Amino acid sequence: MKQPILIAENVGLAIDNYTILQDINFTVNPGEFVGIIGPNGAGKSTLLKSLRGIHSAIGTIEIFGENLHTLSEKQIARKVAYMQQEINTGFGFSAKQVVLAGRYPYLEWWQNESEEDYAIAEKYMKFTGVSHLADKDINHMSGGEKQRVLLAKVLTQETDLIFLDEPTASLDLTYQEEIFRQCKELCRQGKTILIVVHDIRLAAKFCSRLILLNKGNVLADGLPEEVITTGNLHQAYQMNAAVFNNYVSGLLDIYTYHKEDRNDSKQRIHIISGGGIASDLIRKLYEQHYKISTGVLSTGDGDAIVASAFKAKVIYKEAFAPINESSSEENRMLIGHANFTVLCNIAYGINNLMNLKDAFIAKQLIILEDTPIEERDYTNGEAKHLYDALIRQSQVQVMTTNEFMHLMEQKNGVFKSI
Ligand SMILES: Nc1ncnc2c1ncn2[C@@H]1O[C@H](COP(=O)(O)OP(=O)(O)OP(=O)(O)O)[C@@H](O)[C@H]1O
Repeated sequence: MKQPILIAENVGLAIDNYTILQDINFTVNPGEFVGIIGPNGAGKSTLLKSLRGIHSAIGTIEIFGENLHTLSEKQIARKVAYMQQEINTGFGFSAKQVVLAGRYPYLEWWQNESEEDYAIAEKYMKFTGVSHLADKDINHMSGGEKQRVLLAKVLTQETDLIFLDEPTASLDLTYQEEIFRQCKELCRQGKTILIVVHDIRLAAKFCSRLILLNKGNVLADGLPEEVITTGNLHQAYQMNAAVFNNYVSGLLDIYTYHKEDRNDSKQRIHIISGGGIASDLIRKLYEQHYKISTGVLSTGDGDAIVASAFKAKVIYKEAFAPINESSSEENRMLIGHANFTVLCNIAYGINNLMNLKDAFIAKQLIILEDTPIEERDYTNGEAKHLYDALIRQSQVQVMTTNEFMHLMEQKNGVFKSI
């Protein structure tokens, strides 16, 4: 079994009687790429500084099996490289000189850098894409260039444990990804990296593990999908967010929204749709906190993907197969429980005709009609026959999708108005 490279036990820190960190407990194993996330002021930078020995935290911190407090500054610098958030690089130093400073923990005061030190510095300048800036004054560089030079310096320290405090803060999109990709590669080679990061998607995409800090405590610690949850995001960031697997990228994604206080929220809405026609509608209803169910939808249908992303109940059928009796029964049960059912402007074939039959039992039915039924009927008139009968029911209100969306945007919503 791997020995932990870093252990934090009951770590806490107060400055001027103000508690910044408390009861922090975790261990990090070699090769882990740990993203430290959390809202502004959560204590992320202070935690890294404490783990690096810059702040004297209470509790126990062990690196490579040794108590941090027993190690000298130089001993720590040979074990941990640390890139802090705000760095004063001094005046008149070239990028190469700054990067070479990463070798100081290995040099005595009378020694100059060796050929090997230069080769190591050049290797990491190449790695972070700043070789061409070697002779340029660091203070004459852009924020992004400077950050990549400082990352090269940290890597030049050649430690197995690396702490990075927002190293991608002023980088453009390409370099943000590039730095994360390089870090992941370094971890694959055996290094261990703790990185403070604000971009949750980036962290979830690249980090093997996330630690979510909130008000100086660890709120969650685990795999990205265990840490990035609707509940955790709400607790830490007071953010309304749906967390889902992005269908296109296959990656964990977040959709944030503003919660409106509406007096018709919490009602049950059942949506009969298909072919991705109701994605916008499902998202808007979710934002307004309705309890949504959908059905009967083919597996892989765009509406089913959106509905499951927004935690709606979905009744499925096999793609290209008719709705079977058990799916239809479940559909009718949800329609029966719903305060309102919305029948979208879908086309009908023999595979989904049962949806139209099921709609008859709705207590309140809103039919969205953008195109005449004749143009959507692929059942030789059977769908039109049912649809015409349905429309005559007293519990039915017909409107276009646009009219419905417009009504929903109004303060009291459409569901009070019928
Ligand atoms: N030296 C200090 N003296 C007093 N308070 C401090 C000190 N350093 C940090 N703090 C306070 O501790 C809290 C946590 O700060 P920290 O910089 O660790 O947060 P953070 O999670 O890194 O925030 P951000 O995302 O904004 O960078 C903040 O309220 C900050 O004001």
